[in-house]
Amino acid sequence: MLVTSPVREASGMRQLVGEAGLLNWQAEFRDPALEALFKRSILAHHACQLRLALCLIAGLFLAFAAADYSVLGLGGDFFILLVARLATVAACLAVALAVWRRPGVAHRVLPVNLVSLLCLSVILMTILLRPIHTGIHVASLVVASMALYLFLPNRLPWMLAGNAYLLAGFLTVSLVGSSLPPMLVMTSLLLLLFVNLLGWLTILHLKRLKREQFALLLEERHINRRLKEEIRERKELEARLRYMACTDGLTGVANRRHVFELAGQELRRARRDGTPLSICMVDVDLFKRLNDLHGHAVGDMVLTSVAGCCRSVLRECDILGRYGGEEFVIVLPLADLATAAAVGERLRGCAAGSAAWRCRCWASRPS
Ligand SMILES: Nc1nc2c(ncn2[C@@H]2O[C@H](COP(=O)(O)OP(=O)(O)OP(=O)(O)O)[C@@H](O)[C@H]2O)c(=O)[nH]1
Repeated sequence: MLVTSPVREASGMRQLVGEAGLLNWQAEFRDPALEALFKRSILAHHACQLRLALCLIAGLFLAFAAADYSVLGLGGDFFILLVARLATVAACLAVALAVWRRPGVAHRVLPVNLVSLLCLSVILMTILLRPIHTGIHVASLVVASMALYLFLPNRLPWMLAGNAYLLAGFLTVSLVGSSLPPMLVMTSLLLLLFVNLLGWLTILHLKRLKREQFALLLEERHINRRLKEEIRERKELEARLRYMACTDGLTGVANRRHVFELAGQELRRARRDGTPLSICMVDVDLFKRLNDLHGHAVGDMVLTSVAGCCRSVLRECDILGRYGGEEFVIVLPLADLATAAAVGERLRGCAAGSAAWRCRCWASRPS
């Protein structure tokens, strides 16, 4: 039998994940069923995280309306931006509410992507309408980029698409809509590319760690289940062995060794308590002839039947065992000689009745 230690198996799993054998380029499990299981296991946490993020983003978008006002005053551009901001806030809160009611929405592609697209578009719109605050715009793009990586960790292709949209939008808005110096645009783009690289690597690392942990957890659960199964099987085997070691295979009563053990205990108890104890020997007469005449199979049947008779006339606390061959021993705690004689008589009657019944069955058999 091959014995593997749980620790070795767990470290084997860790190694497997470490070699990226289980993970694809998105640091997700190659096995779709395993990936789906992992996503189900983190759904509640992910939904909570997304809800918080959406509320935070809604608050930030609303707060930055004050900055719009301070730069643009109460002009047309301000109102255009305000409407865009309010629409974004409403979308964020609507999706947060939907996620709160049904956490499964957090893993749906459309709602979260639509909100992301709206947020990114409003940021780009702000750059277009307030072109003078380049530093703030670049900072807000960096924050938006990181937010995409952090809050949408399980949709890497969409995250990349969102960031590509942000970079392309920034480039277009900077070159077409505003008069930013090309050097500044280039530097900002480089910065954003670096932020993307950083975000990408960080998220890959995080995803990998989480899945590694999950794989180990699964492996540990599997090993625990197997250990429990093994313990149960061993206990069953032990019980079977104990039964076999104490029981006579033919009649099911205690075997000679076990009946001596039990009788010894009862004898000591009777001596200690000063109570009577009787021991009866049961011997089937002419058993050898019965065997010779009818065969051992019939002899076995008779022995089983005698054991059944003994059981039927004894109390729960009495001890019955097979002494050997066609001899049985009965230990009767708290029984004096008269009681033992009565039990013996009952047993003889039962055995005679049973034998007569069997003979009748035998005689009425079709030949
Ligand atoms: N069928 C069967 N026979 C057994 C078993 N164990 C022992 N025997 C047989 O039981 C017989 C016992 O013979 P004896 O000790 O002479 O017993 P008996 O023929 O009843 O003689 P008495 O006790 O003097 O009347 C032997 O023939 C054994 O082979 C068993 O498990 N099954």
